[in-house]
Amino acid sequence: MNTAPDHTNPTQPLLQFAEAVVVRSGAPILSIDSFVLHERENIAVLGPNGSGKSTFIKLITREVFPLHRDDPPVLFRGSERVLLTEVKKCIGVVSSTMQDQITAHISVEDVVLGGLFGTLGVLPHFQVLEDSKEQALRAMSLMGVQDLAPRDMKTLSTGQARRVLFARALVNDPDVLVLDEPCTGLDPEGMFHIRESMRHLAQAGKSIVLVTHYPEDVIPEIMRVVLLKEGRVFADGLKDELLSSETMTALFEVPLQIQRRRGYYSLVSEY
Ligand SMILES: Nc1ncnc2c1ncn2[C@@H]1O[C@H](COP(=O)(O)OP(=O)(O)OP(=O)(O)O)[C@@H](O)[C@H]1O
Repeated sequence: MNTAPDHTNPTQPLLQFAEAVVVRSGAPILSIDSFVLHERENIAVLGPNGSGKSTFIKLITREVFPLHRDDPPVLFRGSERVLLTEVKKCIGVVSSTMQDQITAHISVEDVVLGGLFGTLGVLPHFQVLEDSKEQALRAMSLMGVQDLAPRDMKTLSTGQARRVLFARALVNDPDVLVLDEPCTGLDPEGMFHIRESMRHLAQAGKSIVLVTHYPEDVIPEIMRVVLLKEGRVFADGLKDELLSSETMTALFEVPLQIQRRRGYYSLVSEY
């Protein structure tokens, strides 16, 4: 098998999982029989708590590894072996838990620059070039947080901090944005702005991989949804078909109703 990455071949998917199984404490917590993500495709991964969404994302970002098989269970742009630096350059990640991981006093600019090194700040031995500072400024401007650059990250509101984390994910100008529950903890205004940002980024050509519990986060640009349940793919297909009251009720195992308005979906509990 040719394991050299091929960025020029448009027929090569960005990502392929085949019989990918992740085991923890002796038991499988995620088993994906087959999954393909094409370049510039937007998807939403939905599922109840504990269904395996974070593990699925970590398979994509190469933070967890599946059980070894002779046929590789994960291919990145057709390649089995890929450098972590290459993955980090291609994929920007935003997770609602990142903010909690910042325990020291770090400036907003340093948090954004950290995206260039795959860290949440700038370590003393990192060499920050003028170009890097310009990259950080561009990413901050894109998210409208450039005025916050000197501020201590710990002094920001949750909404401001989330936009800074988006800027951090964008600093490398990645092809793909993996957004792990990007609206968690935000008020309605914060959610609105994050959903609008997701729309702009998708329209600018970024591939969006969104993980969420809520159909409300599924922006109109996302056409495909992957539903996870108990560590397996429950369904994978068109949003219009799968975001139905019947399928959501079966996924979450409580009576739910889906409403659709102007390209957005919302979930209502039936009491
Ligand atoms: N180290 C571990 N040992 C045992 N079980 C684990 C371990 N890590 C994760 N799990 C289990 O794997 C399952 C999937 O976890 P994961 O965090 O991927 O789910 P999730 O869908 O992201 O959940 P949530 O929506 O609550 O964030 C859960 O049942 C979890 O308890």
